[in-house]
Amino acid sequence: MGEAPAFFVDDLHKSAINGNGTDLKPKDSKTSTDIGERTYVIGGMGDRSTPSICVRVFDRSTGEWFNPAVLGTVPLSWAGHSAVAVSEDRILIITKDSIPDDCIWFLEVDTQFVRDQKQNLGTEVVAWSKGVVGNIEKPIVISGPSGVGKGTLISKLMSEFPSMFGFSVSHTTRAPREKETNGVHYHFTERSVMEKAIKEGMFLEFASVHGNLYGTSIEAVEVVADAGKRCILDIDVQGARSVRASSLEAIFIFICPPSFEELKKRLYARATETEEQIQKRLRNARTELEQGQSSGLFDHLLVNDDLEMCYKRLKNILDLNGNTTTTNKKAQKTVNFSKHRENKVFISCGNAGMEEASTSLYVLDVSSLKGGAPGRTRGLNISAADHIPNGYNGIAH
Ligand SMILES: Nc1nc2c(ncn2[C@@H]2O[C@H](COP(=O)(O)OP(=O)(O)O)[C@@H](O)[C@H]2O)c(=O)[nH]1
Ligand SMILES: Nc1ncnc2c1ncn2[C@@H]1O[C@H](COP(=O)(O)OP(=O)(O)O)[C@@H](O)[C@H]1O
Repeated sequence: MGEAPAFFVDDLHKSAINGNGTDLKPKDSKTSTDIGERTYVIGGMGDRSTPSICVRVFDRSTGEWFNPAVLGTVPLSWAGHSAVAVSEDRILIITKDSIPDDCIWFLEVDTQFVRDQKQNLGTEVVAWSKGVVGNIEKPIVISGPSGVGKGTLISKLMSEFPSMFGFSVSHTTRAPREKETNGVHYHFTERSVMEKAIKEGMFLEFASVHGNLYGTSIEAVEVVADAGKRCILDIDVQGARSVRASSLEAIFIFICPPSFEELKKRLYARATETEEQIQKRLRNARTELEQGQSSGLFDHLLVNDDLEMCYKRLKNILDLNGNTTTTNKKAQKTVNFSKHRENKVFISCGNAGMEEASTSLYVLDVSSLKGGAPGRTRGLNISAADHIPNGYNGIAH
């Protein structure tokens, strides 16, 4: 403890393009990047056949090293990397020898998610997030009391538009119902397993609902997005609040029953719960209805009286009847040019393994980044560049 990082100067050579970045041969295996008073040392561990990446931090104000909790999806294949700070809160990492789809990563060191997790876990935290080119359509969060018809509406949407929507399969500790399939309706999970996964930062949100634990894993949402589909989340009001506070931009829809009596009737008619469980769900429904209707959390409230009418209104909200659009596609075109310029990172890519070694130059625009840990960082914009203007960030790959 307290020892200065000895390998800074000798072992690391600075990026050829700009003093801020560091570039290493795979065997050197470590980079160091300064942000504020802290130096983030990112490097390899494990044996040669299964190298993995780890993070240590040197705090120059205290002269101490620490090992932060590392959350998020860690880069899988790792054979060296380059690193550059792109803002006060994140470091861009380009892994070497990876396929193009898997080479851009961010280590978040002071984003909102990292700050929240620091508080939750009571420890120092950093979080990985994979960079993905392009954006996704905003996921749709659907909440409402038990028995209101969320599942019925979602099933209708998924069967009418199978290639457009994908369901975020939650984890839950509750027992499966007769017609439910593991991995399709829920991932039915032991409480201890789920609690461990939550601690490891695998969940976007989780909540205790009707006495059981429910949660949306990061992967549940990302596999849908990776398949090019728009994600639908069926989660309770607490979960909706957590998603609102997260980096995931979504549309929030609350479904109300036409009356409390009708809700009760539907729950009894569904006949999937015991009398005691129905009573508990009805008690909780009163609070959920109050919160859902008054919190300002939801963008849309829909009363599910006549099913077909409600379904039609849901499709209107989602622009599936050719009406108002609520997707995020339109906003992306507004770019502030000067900010745009400041947020360019030049990447020099060498193809040493080819017959004739060559270097290509790319420019990565980080001004339009969206999302981030605990999910993916989206909106990367990469294009070929022919020269590097003075004063830009650079990174060699
Ligand atoms: N926060 C959160 N709530 C969830 C999740 N999955 C399901 N829920 C909610 O948990 C509650 C109970 O769900 P379930 O046991 O399937 O019963 P149902 O609502 O009567 O069909 C509902 O309000 C769901 O919206 C999740 O991943 N996170
Ligand atoms: N508009 C509606 N009118 C009458 N019954 C409905 C309506 N919507 C759903 N239902 C029925 O109510 C019950 C609860 O619906 P479900 O989709 O399981 O609710 P949730 O997923 O919100 O718990 C089901 O038996 C379903 O067929």
